[in-house]
Amino acid sequence: MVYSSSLVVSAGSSSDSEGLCLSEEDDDGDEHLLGDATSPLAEFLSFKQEAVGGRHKEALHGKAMDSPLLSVMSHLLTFLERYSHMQRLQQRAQEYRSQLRVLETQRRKRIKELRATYRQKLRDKMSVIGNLEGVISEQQSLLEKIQTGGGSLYPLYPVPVLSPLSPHAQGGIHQLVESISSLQQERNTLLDELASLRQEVEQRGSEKQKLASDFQQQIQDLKQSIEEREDELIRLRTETGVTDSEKRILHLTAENESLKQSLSVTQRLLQQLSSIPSQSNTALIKENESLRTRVLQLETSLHLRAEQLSQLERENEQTEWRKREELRRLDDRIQGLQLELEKEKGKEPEIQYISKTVEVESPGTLRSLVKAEERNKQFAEQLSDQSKRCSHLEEQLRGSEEIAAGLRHKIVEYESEIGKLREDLLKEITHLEATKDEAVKEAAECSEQHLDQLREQFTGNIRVLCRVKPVTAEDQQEGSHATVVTTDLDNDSVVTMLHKGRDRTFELDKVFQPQATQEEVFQEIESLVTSCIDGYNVCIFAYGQTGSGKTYTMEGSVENPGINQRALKALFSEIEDRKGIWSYLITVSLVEIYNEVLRDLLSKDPSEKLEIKINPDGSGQLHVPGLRVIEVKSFQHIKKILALGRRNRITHGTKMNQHSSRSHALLTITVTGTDLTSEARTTGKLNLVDLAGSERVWKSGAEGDRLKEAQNINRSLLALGDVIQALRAKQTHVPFRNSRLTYLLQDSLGKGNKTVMVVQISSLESNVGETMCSLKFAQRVCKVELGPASRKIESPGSSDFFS
Ligand SMILES: Nc1ncnc2c1ncn2[C@@H]1O[C@H](COP(=O)(O)OP(=O)(O)OP(=O)(O)O)[C@@H](O)[C@H]1O
Repeated sequence: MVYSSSLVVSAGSSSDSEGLCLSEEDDDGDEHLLGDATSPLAEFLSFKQEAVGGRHKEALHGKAMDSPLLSVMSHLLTFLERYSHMQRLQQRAQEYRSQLRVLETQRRKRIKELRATYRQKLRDKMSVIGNLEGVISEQQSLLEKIQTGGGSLYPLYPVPVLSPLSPHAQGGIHQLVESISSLQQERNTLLDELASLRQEVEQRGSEKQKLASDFQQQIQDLKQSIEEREDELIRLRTETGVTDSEKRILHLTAENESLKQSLSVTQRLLQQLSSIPSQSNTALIKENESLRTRVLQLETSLHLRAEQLSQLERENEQTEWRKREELRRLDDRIQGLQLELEKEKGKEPEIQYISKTVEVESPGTLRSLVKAEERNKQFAEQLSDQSKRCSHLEEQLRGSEEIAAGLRHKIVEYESEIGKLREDLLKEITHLEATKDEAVKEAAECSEQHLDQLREQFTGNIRVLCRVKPVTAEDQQEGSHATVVTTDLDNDSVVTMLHKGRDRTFELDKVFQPQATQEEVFQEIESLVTSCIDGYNVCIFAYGQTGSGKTYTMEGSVENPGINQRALKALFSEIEDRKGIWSYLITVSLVEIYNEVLRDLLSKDPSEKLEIKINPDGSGQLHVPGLRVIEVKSFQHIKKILALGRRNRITHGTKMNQHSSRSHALLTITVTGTDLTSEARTTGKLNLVDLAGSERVWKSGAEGDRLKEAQNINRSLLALGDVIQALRAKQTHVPFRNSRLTYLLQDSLGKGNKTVMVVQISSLESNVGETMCSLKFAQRVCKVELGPASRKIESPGSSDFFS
């Protein structure tokens, strides 16, 4: 018993101790405090109280104070503080880990989305490639056919043929091949990117594993550190060997053990977390919560222990002070006794008797002196022991501090590593996102480009050309000839008109200058016209107000013929080129629609009304019973036929145009080709339509029959507009039957046909309203898509012959 008797605890300090919590579970239970006899701390405190009662008695025995306990306590306090700090750091690490997990989840989600987008893009591209490959294989089979000499489409060319396909078709195939190879390259690039993404994901996984093993290592270190502390405590316990101190140390050891267990629980949880990456976020969050709660509990417990220890420290300080006081008193007493002894020694014996008395008294004093010296020696030894212990504990403390510093350093390193990893991860994610966005954008742009090209190559949009009528001598005679329409020499697809004080610009497929010749206009549509030889249906119609030049463009004059004559001339020229390989039959019919009545302009009796019916052959094609279809033998022949038609066409004078044609004129040229080798047949139809004037009724100043004419014209043009509108909206029902005109044009305006509309406009200011209407109509038509042009070709023996 070294120091128990020296514990002096005041009533106040004792009651202060009552506020201490004894275990983790006693956070709120005040009633469990001092009264809980089973608690080690309660035992300790009750021991102290007992010690208060017997302190004087103990003091008399002169028991030495025990400063090592103080050091142990202080040492423990420091350790617990550090441990608590370490716990906080661990908590922060846990938070970082959860943040990392969230980021990782987000990144995975993002990668998943990107993959899905890529897969969709790839699927789209694959389907485009599939389409293209189909077209190529079709082209290639045709090419092979031509090269092997069997089933040539162009039998008029001598064999061997160096370039059996037209340059346009070859260019198309070349473009297609290039498109496919670029698409395939793109697909490969995307696949590479996907592979690299997978690699990155794997790399992230291994990094995460590494991080987890680092955490494990950290925990292992902490565990080791705790074990060291434990050993230290055992050693201290052995050194002190005091019963109450032992109790206290045992208690602290038990606490330490519980902390250790908590740590191992945390460690196990961390292991679980790292070994089950696919665990749901909710479970992880729950576990995080429970861990956080556990850490909080441990923190509270540690805080209480710290308070308890500080209380003990205070008590120890008091005890130490009292011991010092006692020691000082003993020293004073020894000194007093020594002085007294010296004084006695210094006295001369006055008489023999007195000397004897001194001799009698001297042994007692000497004994006292010896006793005092012995005690003094004991105290000195005890002091030297204490100093040794102190220095030993100081060394231990230094060692602990070093370990703690090492741990702190490790934690800092670990935190910075986490921060760095997080930054790297964020950078990586940003970089990946940027790369993916760029790739997706590029892919989208590329797809758009290809789609545009394909659309251009394979769809039969209605092409809209605009021809501006020059100001003629007639116009100048009529008065004001101010113009409001301007064209752009550098951009042949825009036309601008001044309307109500502001410029309105329209973008069409082609705008002809007023001075454009008939030849220039025809060149623009020549390839389309001749494509009907290969089995395509083509429709060219002129639209515009009265006097804007529709008839001029379609028919022209004898000296300067228009599209009709030039088209037939071009057809005959092309047929001539294919002579000997293909044989062709060209037939024409010419009708007019006047007041919704269909008449045959080539008939001997043009007043006879004709009806439009479905062909009884079951082909579903339209059929006009009684219509005269003339086989054209030569170009000269067609000239005569057209002249007959022109004569029969009803013309009436109006305010707007002295020789206005008030009807729609439809010239239909049917070209049937037969391959002389394979006997395959193609049928193409070329419809050339000169529409009646589109001016508004009020402006034409029409009355009576003229008013009825104008109304019918407007009605049929309105029906044409409705048909175009329906085609544009891709409606399943297109109202072709709403007028004779649209009904007749059904097989030329519908899906799979090639259509050109020449919008005729006047540049005169006086016609500004009509010009505006015509251009608006043209702009609407421009957006109509008829789908890929289809060709009418039949193998020999097929009964589905296009008539
Ligand atoms: N590009 C042009 N160059 C020279 N003269 C032209 C041109 N376009 C039209 N004209 C002349 O303008 C006049 C009216 O032209 P045209 O008869 O072709 O008009 P239109 O639109 O067919 O009229 P309508 O609807 O009444 O039949 C004619 O005398 C024609 O020669």
